[in-house]
Amino acid sequence: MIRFEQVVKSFGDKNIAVDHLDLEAPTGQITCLVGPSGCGKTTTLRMINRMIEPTSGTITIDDRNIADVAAPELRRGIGYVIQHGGLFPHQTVLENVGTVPKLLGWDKQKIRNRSREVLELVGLPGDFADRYPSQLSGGQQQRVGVARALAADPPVMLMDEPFSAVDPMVRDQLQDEFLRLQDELDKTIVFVTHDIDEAMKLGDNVAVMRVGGKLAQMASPEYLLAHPIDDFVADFVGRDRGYRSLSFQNSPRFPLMSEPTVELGATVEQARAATNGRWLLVVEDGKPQGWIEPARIQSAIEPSMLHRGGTVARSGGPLRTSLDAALSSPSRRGIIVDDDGRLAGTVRAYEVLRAIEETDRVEVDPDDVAPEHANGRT
Ligand SMILES: Nc1ncnc2c1ncn2[C@@H]1O[C@H](COP(=O)(O)OP(=O)(O)OP(=O)(O)O)[C@@H](O)[C@H]1O
Repeated sequence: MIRFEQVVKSFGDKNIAVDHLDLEAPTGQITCLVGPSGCGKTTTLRMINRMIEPTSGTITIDDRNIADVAAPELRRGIGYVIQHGGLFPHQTVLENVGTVPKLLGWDKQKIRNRSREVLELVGLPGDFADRYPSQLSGGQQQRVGVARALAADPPVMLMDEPFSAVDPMVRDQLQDEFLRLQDELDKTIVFVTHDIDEAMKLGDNVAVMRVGGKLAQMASPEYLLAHPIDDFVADFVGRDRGYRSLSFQNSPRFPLMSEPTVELGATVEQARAATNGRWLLVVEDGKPQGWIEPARIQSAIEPSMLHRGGTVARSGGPLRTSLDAALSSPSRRGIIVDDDGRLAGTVRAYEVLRAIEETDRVEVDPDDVAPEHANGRT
C-alpha cells in the first residue's frame, strides 16, 4: 500500500502543486489519478519515487517512510513509464529494456534472457530486440517503455500518461493488454491520466483531483459514477454517467429470442426461405457476421453485402454492451454471443431496460460525503 498523509508540495511561496493530500493506493491494484491540466497529478506521482521531494507530509510504501530510503534503493522497487516510452534513442530495444537490470549488476546473459522475456510479455516478439526506438511505431515504443519498467520485476509501477500519445485504436488495444498483464502480475500501480474514460476503464480506484492539488474524491469507478461528491466531480465523470455506469453492472441471463439465421455463401432462395422479417442475420460456423435485407439479395451472400454497424454483446457481459447491441442493431434485435463468439440469441432494448430497472444502484457510503458537499450531489 502506498499512503500519502497530508502531503504538500509547493514550488515557491504561491505555487502550491499538491495541497494536503491524503491518498491510499492499495497493493496489487491500479489507482488512477485524474483531473484537469495542472492539478498536480504528475507532481504527486513523482513524489512516490522521490524525483520530487514533498514540502511537508509523509509518503509510505508498505508502512516504510520513503524519506528514510535512499532514492536509488527506492527506485529499484519502482518501475516508471512515461509518455512516448521515454526510450534512449541510441540504444536498441533490448538495451533499453535491460537498463535497470544492468544498473543492478545482473550478468549479461541474465539481462538478455529477462529482457527478451518481458518483451514477449508485452507482445513484442524476438525480432524487435535489435531495432532502435525510431524504427518502432508509437504503440510499440510504449510497449517497450512498459517492458523496461517491468524488467527488474518491481512491485510498484508509476505510469504517467503512458498511452496518451497514440491514436485511439492503438490506445484501446494497449489498455486491454495492460489489463491482461496486470491480471497476471498484480503490481501496485499508480497511473496518471487526464482522460476520465481511461481512468474508469483501468482503475480499481480513481482519485479525481482539482486544480490547486486537492483531492476531490477517490472511489471505485462504479461508485464515482453513481455518487459524485459534488458538481466538479459530476462534470468531470461526464454528463452521460448514468449510461456509463452500466459498464460496471453485468447483464442477467436474458430470455433470448432464437434468431433465424442463414450461412455466409447461402443462395438467394435459401436466404428468402430463412427470413420472417426485414433483416436476416448471417452467420459463419455459428458466429454472427452481420445483417442483410433479404429483399436486396440478388446473388449468393458475400461479406461485402453485410451490414456490420451493429455491436455484439457477450452473454452475461456488462449491461452497457447488451443495451448497445440492441440500440446499434439495424433490426433492433441485439446480438448476444457465448464465450466462443457463437450466437446465443438476440435481445430487445426493452428487455435490457427491464433488467436495468431491476438492478440495484450502488449504495452510498455515508462516510464518503463531506457535509459541505452534501447539497452538491445529484
Ligand atoms: N518544477 C516546477 N516548478 C514550478 N512549478 C511547477 C513545477 N512542476 C510543476 N509545477 C506546477 O505545479 C502544478 C501542478 O503540475 P503537474 O505537472 O503536477 O500537473 P498535472 O496535473 O500533471 O498537469 P498535466 O495534466 O498538464 O500534465 C502546475 O501549476 C505546475 O505549473
